[in-house]
Amino acid sequence: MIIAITGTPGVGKTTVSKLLAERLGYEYVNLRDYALENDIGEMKGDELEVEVDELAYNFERDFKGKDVVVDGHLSHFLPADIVIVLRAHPRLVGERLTERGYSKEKIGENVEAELVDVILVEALEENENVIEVDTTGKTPEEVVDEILELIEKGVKKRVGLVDWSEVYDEVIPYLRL
Ligand SMILES: Nc1ncnc2c1ncn2[C@@H]1O[C@H](COP(=O)(O)OP(=O)(O)OP(=O)(O)O)[C@@H](O)[C@H]1O
Repeated sequence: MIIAITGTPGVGKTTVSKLLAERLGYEYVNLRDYALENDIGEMKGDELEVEVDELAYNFERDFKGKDVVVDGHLSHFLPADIVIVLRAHPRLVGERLTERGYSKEKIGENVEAELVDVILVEALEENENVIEVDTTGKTPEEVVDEILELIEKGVKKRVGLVDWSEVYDEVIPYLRL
């Protein structure tokens, strides 16, 4: 089974994906590393720009039928059996990306994306099986337990959990207004 873990940068995809892969005994794939290793896309400054169709085509050829957890903010464009969209309070996204030394522009862009559900909406356009998981206030282990329980129960779709419009006031300092 191909499990795609997606979400805004800083929500915790890498941490959760590695742990989930370990718990399931699945291969872990970082999508950015996969693209770089396979010469897919082009570096523009610090950013890797990829053609999602090319990425999906190559990924399907290499991983179809395998058990893999694929981690990346473009993983919902892959032919996955299930897409897990991790969510986190936009303030946490802002704090984590500030700690990583991202520019104000990049932090604002990502906090805004989390606030208005950009990745969730994209994922729903791409795949029928989308599960949203709110990581706020949970440990990575708790998030993985929640994902495993949903998969074991055969849940294929669960969305509409978070509404960050309620916390808009708390993240104004991060926004590009
Ligand atoms: N419940 C949680 N789930 C995942 N990460 C968490 C959680 N709580 C705290 N964290 C912390 O948040 C940070 C998330 O970083 P991580 O690199 O996993 O995010 P990411 O979404 O993969 O980011 P990027 O897309 O930029 O690589 C880590 O320092 C992790 O320890």
